[in-house]
Amino acid sequence: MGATLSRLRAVLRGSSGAYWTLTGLWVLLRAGTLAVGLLFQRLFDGIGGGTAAGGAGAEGGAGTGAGAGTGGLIALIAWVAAIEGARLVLQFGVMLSRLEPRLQYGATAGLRRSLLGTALRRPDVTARVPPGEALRAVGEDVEEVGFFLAWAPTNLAHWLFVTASVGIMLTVDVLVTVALLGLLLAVTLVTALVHGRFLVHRRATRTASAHVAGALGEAVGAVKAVQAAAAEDHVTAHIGRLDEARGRAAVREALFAGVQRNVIGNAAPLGVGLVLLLTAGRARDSFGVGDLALFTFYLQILAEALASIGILSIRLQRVSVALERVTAFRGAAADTAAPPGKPAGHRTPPPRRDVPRLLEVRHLTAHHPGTRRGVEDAGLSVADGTLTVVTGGVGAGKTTLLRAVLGLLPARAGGEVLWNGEPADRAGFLVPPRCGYVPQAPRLFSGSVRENVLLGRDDDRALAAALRTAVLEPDVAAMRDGVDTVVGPRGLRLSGGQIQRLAIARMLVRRPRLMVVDDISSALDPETERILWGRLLDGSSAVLAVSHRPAVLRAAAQVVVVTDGRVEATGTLDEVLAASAGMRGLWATATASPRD
Ligand SMILES: Nc1ncnc2c1ncn2[C@@H]1O[C@H](COP(=O)(O)OP(=O)(O)OP(=O)(O)O)[C@@H](O)[C@H]1O
Repeated sequence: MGATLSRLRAVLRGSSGAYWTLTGLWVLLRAGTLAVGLLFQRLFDGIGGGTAAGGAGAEGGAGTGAGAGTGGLIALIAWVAAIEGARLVLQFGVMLSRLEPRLQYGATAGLRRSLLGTALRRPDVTARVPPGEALRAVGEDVEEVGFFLAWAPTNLAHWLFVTASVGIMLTVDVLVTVALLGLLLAVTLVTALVHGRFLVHRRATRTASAHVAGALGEAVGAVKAVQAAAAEDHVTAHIGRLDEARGRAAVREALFAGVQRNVIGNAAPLGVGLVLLLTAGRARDSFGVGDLALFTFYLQILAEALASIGILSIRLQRVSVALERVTAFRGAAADTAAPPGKPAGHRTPPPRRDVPRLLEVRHLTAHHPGTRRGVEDAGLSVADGTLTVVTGGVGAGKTTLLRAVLGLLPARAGGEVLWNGEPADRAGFLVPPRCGYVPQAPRLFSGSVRENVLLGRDDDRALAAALRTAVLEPDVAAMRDGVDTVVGPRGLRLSGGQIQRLAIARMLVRRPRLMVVDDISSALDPETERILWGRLLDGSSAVLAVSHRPAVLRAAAQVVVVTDGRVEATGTLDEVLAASAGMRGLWATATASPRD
């Protein structure tokens, strides 16, 4: 509980003024409700001729209501109208339309920004936290926290209103008040139970909806594969089953939401019935029409306030679980934020200052999460302005090595990645302008070519230069809207080669000192590839590339041969050919290909 409150305080930082203003306004609003109840009591006593002889409120009513005559009654009505008018303006014009949304969406936006910032600064976090959990923390959990922060300010007002209104009602009639409290507490209990079930079903509906959306997304994304496998019926039936499950979950959610609404909504009429039943013989005697008006008016808000208090513990439980997950997500990032440490008892030689190395990797071990597969004790170095090519057989671990070097895979303590001889905090370090990375299957956004290359920058000259170097200029010139052509979801309207060159242009625009490219040859025709390499290798940046193309291997200052997740040989092409039988086999295959 203490941890939850301090986490909530941390989320509120920056908007605590709005929070306490809202709390104060809710208290003011409920004080107005109390006052209107008392005014109603006097008004109706006045209209009824001040017949109530019961509690203190009724006695007061006789003095100012019945005794005041028509002028007094009009004054009372004017007071009620003024208070209710002010309440409407305050509640709808300020609280519900401004303060609550500012609190809720301000907190969710702030929390989401900080979580996304963490994930983007520490991409290795995504490797540690399963994608489902990460999405839940950034989506549902953040929303739960935002909702709670906007809802919580009503609670203090509810408690104060319940205490004060019950106190006033007790002074009118103890028996009726106690009986009403009994009824309302039963309603509160039922509401709490129903609310708990409603939340369970709401979560089930969301999960089921996510499954349907996911399946639809996959089916649309893999239309060709589905057609090729003649699996249309199977996929349709699968989505149909998921849709039915969502339908069932949604019906249960709606049912419990309806029951909850009805239980709270019927509490007040039930209460009025109970009051009438208990005071039937005593009306106009000890329980006057003014008292009935007071009880009736308070009952509605009392039922809502008690129901809200009833669900407080459930809401608190949920928000504390949500905050725990959000904190765990952040914690995973913090755990990996420290630069890679040294293994116990392992002494790393000092960086060699004699040979200027832009990047130096030593004893790097990294596995794919939950597996023993990855790279073991790998080492490599890249000199400024030169080409280093990582090569090896299919599945040898080339991509894994690049990802481990870039810090995109959680590495075991003990490895070292040095940038200009200094330790690099890898995940947040090897990014532009130091380092750019084009993976084997680059991701594009559904915006235009310009947006995908510039990603928020405003530099048309850099855009034109990058498109030229990436050999994308002729393609863009042939597009209907040029650089403003929209590439479609994930670049679906572009060919594989265009996607790769667009990703290269995105990297070039940031002018990194080291360009890391993973097998960009696969989707390019030989001529385009030749021109592209010619431009990339102009000596202005160092390049670390995965490739098995003879032309690229010949151009390399250094070749790193990877076998079974280990660096088997490093050196010039001639040196690795002499040192590694595996490399000789790969070379023979590559040079036998008609393309080379
Ligand atoms: N996300 C992953 N989770 C678990 N294992 C993985 C994952 N990605 C790759 N692997 C495994 O790690 C090993 C190395 O894969 P990697 O993709 O690094 O090889 P590669 O040499 O780049 O292959 P290719 O030539 O096909 O591009 C393989 O056994 C592969 O199955």
